[in-house]
Amino acid sequence: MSSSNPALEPSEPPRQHDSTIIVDKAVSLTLSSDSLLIVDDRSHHKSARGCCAPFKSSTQSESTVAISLYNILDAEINPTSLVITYAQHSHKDNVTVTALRYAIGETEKPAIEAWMTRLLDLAYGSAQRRKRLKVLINPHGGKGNAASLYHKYGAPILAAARCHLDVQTTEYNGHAIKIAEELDLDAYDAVVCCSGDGLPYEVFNGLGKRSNGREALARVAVALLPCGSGNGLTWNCFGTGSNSIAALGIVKGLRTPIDLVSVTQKDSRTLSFLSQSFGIVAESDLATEHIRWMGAQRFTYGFLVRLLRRTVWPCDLAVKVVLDDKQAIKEHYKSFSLKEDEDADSLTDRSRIDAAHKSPGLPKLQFGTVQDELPGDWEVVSGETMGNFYAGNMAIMSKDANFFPASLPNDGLMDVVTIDGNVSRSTSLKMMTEIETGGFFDMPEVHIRKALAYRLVPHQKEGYISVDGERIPFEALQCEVHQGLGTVLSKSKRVYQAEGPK
Ligand SMILES: Nc1ncnc2c1ncn2[C@@H]1O[C@H](COP(=O)(O)OP(=O)(O)OP(=O)(O)O)[C@@H](O)[C@H]1O
Repeated sequence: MSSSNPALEPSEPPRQHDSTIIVDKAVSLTLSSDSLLIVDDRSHHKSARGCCAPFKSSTQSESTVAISLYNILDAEINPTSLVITYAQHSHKDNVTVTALRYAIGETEKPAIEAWMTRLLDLAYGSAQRRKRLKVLINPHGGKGNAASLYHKYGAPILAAARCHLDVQTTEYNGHAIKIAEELDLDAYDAVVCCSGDGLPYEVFNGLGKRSNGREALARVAVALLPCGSGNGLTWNCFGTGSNSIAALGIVKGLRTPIDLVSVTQKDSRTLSFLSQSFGIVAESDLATEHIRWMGAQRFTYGFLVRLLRRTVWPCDLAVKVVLDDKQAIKEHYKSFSLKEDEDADSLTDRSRIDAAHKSPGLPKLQFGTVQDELPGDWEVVSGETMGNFYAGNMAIMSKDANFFPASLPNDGLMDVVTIDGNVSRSTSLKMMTEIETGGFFDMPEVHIRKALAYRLVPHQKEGYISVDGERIPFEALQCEVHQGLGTVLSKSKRVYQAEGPK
């Protein structure tokens, strides 16, 4: 019978803790919940490692290094050594591949193998390893340097993580739609676009055009290695505009369902993943193509020019509103983003694919199209002096433009913002700065609704309507949201990498 006093227990032989192994005689490698701690007690440690690391403290004969498990890409045992590869921050906006090599003896191998399995389990969590990626490069995306950005920054990280890469350059406008439409769903886990947001827009639409569109959108994730000027998809999913950090995000990305919006005009139906705009934002984006050389600044420039003119864009607007009180929207955001029990989530891969098997095409339009009669319970919003109509599926539209802070990946709602065109210039300018500082949401001139659908009918003959940054015909449109129809790779399944409403 065992004693209740631990001091009187028969002592067990000392056992090396599972989390720690000793390699190269004097280097201890310890796993914590979020990092790999390396204590190197070799007098020759500097030349032996041949690298430096994010955090290091050292004395004459010992150095300690901590590497975030998120940054660990791979590990392997070859005949004489253990090799660990990770993405090391080389400066604020970049990570590069670095390898650690430690000599190991034959007898140590079984213990080291078990430790290595644990390292990779912790480093990847529920993220899929060695993803099979269809990489699409738009040679004309952004400033036209997508191929060199990919080969210099993205590819080395993906390769070091042993992703399977099948790279294709898009050859003409709309090519990505065709590629996605014909993609072998069994061969790829994700399509990675090296472009701006235009190529992901095409990929979602190509997947959606298939007879099994719903299944294709549930099975194949879409990701962006940022090579354009806005790169909204990367900012929302990984919180960065850096190509190499986004590549690490893709390696560690969780399959995340996202809401997609059906946009109908006359007889057409397209899918939008990011936003739809009419008024100042659409023009700032689309009417400034001629100053593309400015990069992201062209948007700000276009915005300011139109702001100073105080233009209005009259329209009829009706919205199927779910929440229109800012406090209620904040509470909705908070409760949704704090949900933890993923098993209770109805949007699991299994449930989405099962639903797709039952009904393989795109979901039916719950509210009909723009050609049908307007449903009686929609809120009619005065649009005579519309300055800015902006509907968002994701929070961040481009760097520092967290336009829809309350937007969530899969709450089944879109965020509709309207701003009157007659607000003073000084208030409009203040709005611009408040977007960056997070005060925009609470400004009284900014009307925000969480909605299921809306219809917008422009009054003028000519102008700009933008869907995910792409121009669509300037005519009546109706949009409705489909909960969790698409899939992205993302850091969090619950929230975008944006500051929520305060
Ligand atoms: N080889 C090609 N020749 C011409 N157009 C192409 C080619 N490949 C892709 N495209 C078109 O480029 C557009 C998308 O570009 P991309 O995704 O890079 O966004 P972007 O508009 O350049 O981004 P941003 O506005 O953020 O700079 C799509 O309309 C697509 O059809």
